[in-house]
Amino acid sequence: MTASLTEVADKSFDYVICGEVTTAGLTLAARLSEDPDVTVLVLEAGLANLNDPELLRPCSYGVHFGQPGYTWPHMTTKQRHCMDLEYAWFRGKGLGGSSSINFMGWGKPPTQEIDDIERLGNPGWNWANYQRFLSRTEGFVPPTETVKEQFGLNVDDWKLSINGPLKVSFPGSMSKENMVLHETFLNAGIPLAKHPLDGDPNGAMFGPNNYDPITHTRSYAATAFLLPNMGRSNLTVLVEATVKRVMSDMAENGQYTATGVEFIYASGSHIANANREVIISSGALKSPQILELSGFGKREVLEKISIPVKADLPGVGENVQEHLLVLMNFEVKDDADFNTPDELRDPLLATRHRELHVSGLGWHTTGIVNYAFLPLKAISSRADDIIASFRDKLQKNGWNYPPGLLEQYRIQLERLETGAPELEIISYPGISGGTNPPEPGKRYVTCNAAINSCFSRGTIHATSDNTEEDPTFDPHYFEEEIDMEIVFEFVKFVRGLAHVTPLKDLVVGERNPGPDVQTDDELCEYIKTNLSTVWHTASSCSMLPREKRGVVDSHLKVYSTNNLRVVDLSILPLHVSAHTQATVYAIAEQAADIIKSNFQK
Ligand SMILES: Cc1cc2nc3c(=O)[nH]c(=O)nc-3n(C[C@H](O)[C@H](O)[C@H](O)COP(=O)(O)OP(=O)(O)OC[C@H]3O[C@@H](n4cnc5c(N)ncnc54)[C@H](O)[C@@H]3O)c2cc1C
Repeated sequence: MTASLTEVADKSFDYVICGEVTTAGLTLAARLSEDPDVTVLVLEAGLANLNDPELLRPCSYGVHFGQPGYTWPHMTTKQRHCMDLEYAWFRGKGLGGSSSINFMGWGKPPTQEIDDIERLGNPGWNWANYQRFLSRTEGFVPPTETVKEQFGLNVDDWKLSINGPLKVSFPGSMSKENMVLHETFLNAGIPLAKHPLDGDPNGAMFGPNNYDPITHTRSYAATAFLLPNMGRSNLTVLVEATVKRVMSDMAENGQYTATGVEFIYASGSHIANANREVIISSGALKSPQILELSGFGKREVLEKISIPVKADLPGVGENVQEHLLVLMNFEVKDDADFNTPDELRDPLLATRHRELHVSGLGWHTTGIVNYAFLPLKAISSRADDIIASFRDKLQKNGWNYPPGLLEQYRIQLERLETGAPELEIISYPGISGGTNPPEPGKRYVTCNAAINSCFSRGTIHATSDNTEEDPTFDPHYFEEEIDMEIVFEFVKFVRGLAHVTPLKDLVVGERNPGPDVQTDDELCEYIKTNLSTVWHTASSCSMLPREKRGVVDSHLKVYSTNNLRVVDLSILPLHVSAHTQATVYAIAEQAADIIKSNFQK
């Protein structure tokens, strides 16, 4: 049971976690409330949605989009370098945040990319700690010997923790179709990833999911961290409570001390007091807005919306980084022995598969498992020219970039130079979308091209003092031309997979982009009209030294404050080449450790 308003309004708690019943927030709440002597309040804007089969059922990609009970309907602003198009940036709303509706892939970045966080000025944020903290969350359930043998899974080498509460496993049904995709990658010259979840994801791999292999359901922040701890009398969770701002007073040391938060519940404004700390965990899209409405942000932004400036922090809502994906798929021959979930487009079969799921059978026991991570140099003869041209631009215009950004760019260029796997193919049986829609009765196979290291930097800023009004989400897609050059090269490479066996023998041809897309101009237009976020937006409250436009220090404390922290993906200073949920759990676990040790002194 979640709490009622009377249990929260005007009451005091040691820790108030805002906007979180997100991936990071619930993890943190569970860890802090392990100490029975402290009280923890979690305020979440969405519904509880606990034990809801619509969330628990795997292979339900995107079905929650547009449903206000499950997702925020965020949209970007018109993108100047993308034909003025706007893009959907849906996010999970409710207990568990985006972990309640995400696509369940479990992956980890390359070692060096986590070590780069420390290199940027954040002591303690390195690969050794990442692994140590994530091992508290991760509860890997190894596959059976048959599955190991069938798919060549050397999981014994993977160093995954088996003790954490979040179930990580291969889905109940791994099929021969998955093997076809994997073999196609290998035959295309992509090496086998030797340590896919142990710091070296370069190559083709089968990736596990946050999947409970006993119940065949989604394992996420709510099942792992909230449900097992609902009985704790020191943990209070209020849903449908939208945090507006953090209240703070100037302390004797000249810094601000957070005293509580103001939140909206049933159209009324209420207050919850914090004895020790306020922690903002509203995700990369909303955390900057809460900071700005609280008086912590870029002076011009705050003045425009008449918010008194407590601390001028020009990094709030800046340095926003994206993973981009281009939708690509092929049509399967009518007589091919290749099953796909395209049949779920038939309402009768969809009902049948929902029924089958209850018995641990059917499409809802599958997941996305086929990935390949590749360096630019492996897929394009133009790689050196692309890198040299951007390096040249930095030499000429470097002074033009905000403080700290050049250092990030140098690291990104170094990654491209040294063959870091910044490109990713996300592949699965079935169609994902594209200009040419699926035809009834046809089957498809998807090979989306994703770019995990973009140079363009976006912004997210509040445009009014109303917390229920979205801030402007402006990713500045393709503002840096190098991003389009890399995407373009990669899309051409992925198109070539249709000519590689065994995929070649199974498909009639390309469905998207499709045969009408031939010239470079046509391909660029296709890319812009079929571009998607990978839902991994990060870095809007970057953890960096203050002079490099940092928002939080390496203890995740907002600059100029004594006890206000941000704990979610917004603090990641430089994006990593991996799906992001594992990194969010690692951030939350490390944050819990930092906060606990702060009060043990
Ligand atoms: C569609 C989709 C698919 C994805 N697929 C994958 C995948 O397969 N693998 C992977 O690793 N990652 C995936 N991700 C990314 C991953 O799920 C996220 O990076 C991660 O969950 C983000 O966690 P977070 O804690 O930073 O934010 P979130 O989990 O987004 O949490 C933010 C929370 O804050 C709440 N909130 C916002 N504003 C307020 C407010 N003012 N007051 C109160 N509450 C507020 C929201 O309702 C939400 O619950 C996906 C994400 C999406 C959206």
